[in-house]
Amino acid sequence: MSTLNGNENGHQNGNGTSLFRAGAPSRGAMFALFQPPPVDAIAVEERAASFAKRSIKKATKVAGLKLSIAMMDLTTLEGKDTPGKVRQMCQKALRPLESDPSIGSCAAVCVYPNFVSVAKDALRGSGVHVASVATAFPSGQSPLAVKLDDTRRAVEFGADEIDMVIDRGAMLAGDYAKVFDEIAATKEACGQAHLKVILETGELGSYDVVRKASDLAIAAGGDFIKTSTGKIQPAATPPVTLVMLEAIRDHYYATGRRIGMKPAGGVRTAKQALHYLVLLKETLGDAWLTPELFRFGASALLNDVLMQLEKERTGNYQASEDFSKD
Ligand SMILES: O=C[C@H](O)COP(=O)(O)O
Repeated sequence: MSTLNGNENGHQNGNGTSLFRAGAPSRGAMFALFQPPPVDAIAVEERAASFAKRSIKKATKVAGLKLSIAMMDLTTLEGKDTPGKVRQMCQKALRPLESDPSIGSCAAVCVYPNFVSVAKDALRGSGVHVASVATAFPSGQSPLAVKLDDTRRAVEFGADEIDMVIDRGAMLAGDYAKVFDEIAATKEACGQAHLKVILETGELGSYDVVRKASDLAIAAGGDFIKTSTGKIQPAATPPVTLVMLEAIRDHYYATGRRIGMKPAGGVRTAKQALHYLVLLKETLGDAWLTPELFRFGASALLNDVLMQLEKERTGNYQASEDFSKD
């Protein structure tokens, strides 16, 4: 259990100074004492599965598919990424289907910090945001000063949104104050950029820890909570997303503040995307059915959504080669 004194915990910001007044309990240390409600795993899994069984009318399906494009953070996070690949992806995010201008842009592209300025140039004036992973993504296993520097640089390069990773080792060891204080420091380093906090739920081991990490990320200042990096399996799943949405709902009831949600990793089909939208609507209501509050983090979802939209329009499936690469 962490001490109530933040300075005794030794949690510091990137400048090496304590984040908190001497002698004052850190918010992170106080948060460590808070116990979220236990999660009933069977009930969560049954409820999440029940949303997949809903039948959706054609008009609603088409609207849902277009909304999922508008909510998409089109992502490339590979060691082999190049400026050319990022520019191509930006064109795809701007105009997903050349032949159909009625299909609007994605919400954002998500890239490594090295490609933020390339993406910013390609998207200038479009309203499509540039999100960048930072904080030593995907492991987060670097000193806090390095992670904060990573964040500040991505913002300087032009990132509108920062996707940070939490310290899963600290989370699992019960050092909640450390996790909290790192998120709070990263939020400060973001300045005007929005902060998405990646929990990497596939490493957290139980829904109870996912719930605790969700509450912690929200309390520490995250604008969004995000399931996964896409580098660890399992990544986003409907039950994990439901647990996180319930944390967002409870926070909204308690404070009136709306936090966003981003399932990411392994969301590849239009059917999955619609399932997530039903889960979202049923848990948080229509107010969250907006890119301001919900995103899909996905590298390969867009073409399947476009294929389904073409099928709804023409009655026929197009070959996947008919669509440019995501
Ligand atoms: O943040 C987004 C994820 O990295 C994308 O994962 P994915 O390649 O499984 O779609």
